[in-house]
Amino acid sequence: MPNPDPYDALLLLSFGGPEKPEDVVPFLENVTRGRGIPRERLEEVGQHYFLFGGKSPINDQNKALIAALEAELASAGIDLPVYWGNRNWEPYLPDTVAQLAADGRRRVLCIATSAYSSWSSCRQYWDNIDDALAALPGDVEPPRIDKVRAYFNHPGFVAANTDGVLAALADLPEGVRDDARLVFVTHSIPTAMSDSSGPPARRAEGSAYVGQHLDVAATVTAAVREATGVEREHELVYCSRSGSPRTPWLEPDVNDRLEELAAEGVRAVVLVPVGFVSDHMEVVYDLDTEALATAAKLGIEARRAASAGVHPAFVTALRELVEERAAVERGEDVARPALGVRGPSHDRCPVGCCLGERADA
Ligand SMILES: CC1=C(CCC(=O)O)c2cc3nc(cc4[nH]c(cc5[nH]c(cc1n2)c(C)c5CCC(=O)O)c(CCC(=O)O)c4C)C(CCC(=O)O)=C3C
Ligand SMILES: [Fe+2]
Repeated sequence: MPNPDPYDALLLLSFGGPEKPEDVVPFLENVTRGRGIPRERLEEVGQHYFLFGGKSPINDQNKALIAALEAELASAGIDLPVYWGNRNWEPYLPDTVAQLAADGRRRVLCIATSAYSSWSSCRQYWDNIDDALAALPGDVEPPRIDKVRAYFNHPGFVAANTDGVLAALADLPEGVRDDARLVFVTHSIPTAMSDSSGPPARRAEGSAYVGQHLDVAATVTAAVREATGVEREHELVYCSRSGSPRTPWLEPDVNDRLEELAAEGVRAVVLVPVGFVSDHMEVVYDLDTEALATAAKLGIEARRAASAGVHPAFVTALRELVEERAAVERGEDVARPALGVRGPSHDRCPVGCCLGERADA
């Protein structure tokens, strides 16, 4: 029987999103509190949500992921309850952490819906955990919370993304399929945040955030080549730039890059949202609505690959990451599968990792 000891609960930690039009403005206020995002940008992003009826897809996707994970755990004989908390919308993480404590949970393993290292995608979730623990009443014993390693290069995450690319390629017209460029897309972040991503000891290798994406993009491209027998070019671009126009963010933007690719004579692309764990708002607006329209305008045949979502290989990967971390915490030697060149990520973020001021737990 797989052994989840020392854990007595799992916590899915995510971003959260609005459920209805009245939620959109308060949600955006939660996201941007103290972050200096210009008013115009907020109004623009609000419109993206209103275009979809004021409802983000992310909460339903997290509910589906929890259901799939519960089924996966049950079929593996692992008896761990799955709790859910968000940074920016209900169920809010502090309420979930209060519930964990009230239920007597002592050791909690957190899975964040983000596969990469950076302040936004890793450390900020740690800050949310710390804040939630600090908000517990003084007479409540806080549970200890760990977080699974960055899983961008876990074979199951790679397999899910590879399947997404293969399905998108199959949907392209035959005449352009073999020439299709694989355009991997992730969330842009400020270059300063990118430069400070990952552990200080690996900073000489460059940005962990960018390096991790380039690594998984190369791995997926190689797997697609293996499956199709066709060598295709690939690259990494960015979407969803926010902040002040004066602050440098990672580039190129997917739309700008599509213009260049059209000028270079590229006739087909697959957009691979490898930076995102599910098809949430950035994917359905920034890619499906905006970037696909850009491609159509330019005469490029474009398809968007599915993100990992509830792909069985990804759900299995999460269960394996839980078993792996439990074994690590028990002091056992355990395989830590990782594809590509970077190796498995650290389990505990050291001081200075993604600008964090403290080491984990
Ligand atoms: C790296 C990264 C991820 C991936 C990792 C992860 O998933 O955590 C991510 C995910 C998400 N970001 C999301 C939404 C938003 N992000 C914003 C703003 C920002 N994101 C940033 C980075 C990231 N964001 C940054 C550096 C900012 C600037 C403000 C700041 O420095 O914090 C804003 C403000 C308006 C705007 O300017 O866009 C919104 C509304 C949603 C929900 C989608 C849905 O509803 O389906 C999700 C999953
Ligand atoms: Fe974001």
